[in-house]
Amino acid sequence: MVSKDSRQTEKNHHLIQAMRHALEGIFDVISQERNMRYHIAVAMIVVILGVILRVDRLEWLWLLLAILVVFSAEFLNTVTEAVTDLLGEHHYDINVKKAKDVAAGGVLITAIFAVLVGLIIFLPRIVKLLGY
Ligand SMILES: Nc1ncnc2c1ncn2[C@@H]1O[C@H](COP(=O)(O)OP(=O)(O)OP(=O)(O)O)[C@@H](O)[C@H]1O
Repeated sequence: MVSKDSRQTEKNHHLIQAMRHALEGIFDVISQERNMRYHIAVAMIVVILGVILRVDRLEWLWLLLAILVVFSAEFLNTVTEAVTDLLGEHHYDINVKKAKDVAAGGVLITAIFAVLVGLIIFLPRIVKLLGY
């Protein structure tokens, strides 16, 4: 998404402008990062499962937290890629490798956390539903 003031380099002048840029950032991550679209698809499946399997209020908080940390890590990963590509998109740089690998590691850790939360909440219900 390219706004009228997409070449702005000074600070935002008002809240609406700041919000618009924040929304542009969200739209960019969703439209340009395939992994973000996977995360959104999984989050939607989790929410549908949560409704079908009637998870309770506390479990919803854990599920929403898990979704939020994965999304946040993917946003930071995207920031890291954009900034490091400024330094060395077309040539090998050990610091670019480190930054990208660490950011990707952060996404992996949060994804593992989310899978564990999902298993802890959904597995007992699914096992019960299957009659074991
Ligand atoms: N300029 C570079 N210098 C050194 N290593 C790089 C560089 N660019 C990429 N790499 C290495 O290649 C890996 C993949 O880079 P890439 O930019 O595709 O990140 P990615 O996390 O796979 O991207 P995406 O999240 O979009 O799938 C990085 O984790 C890093 O190890």
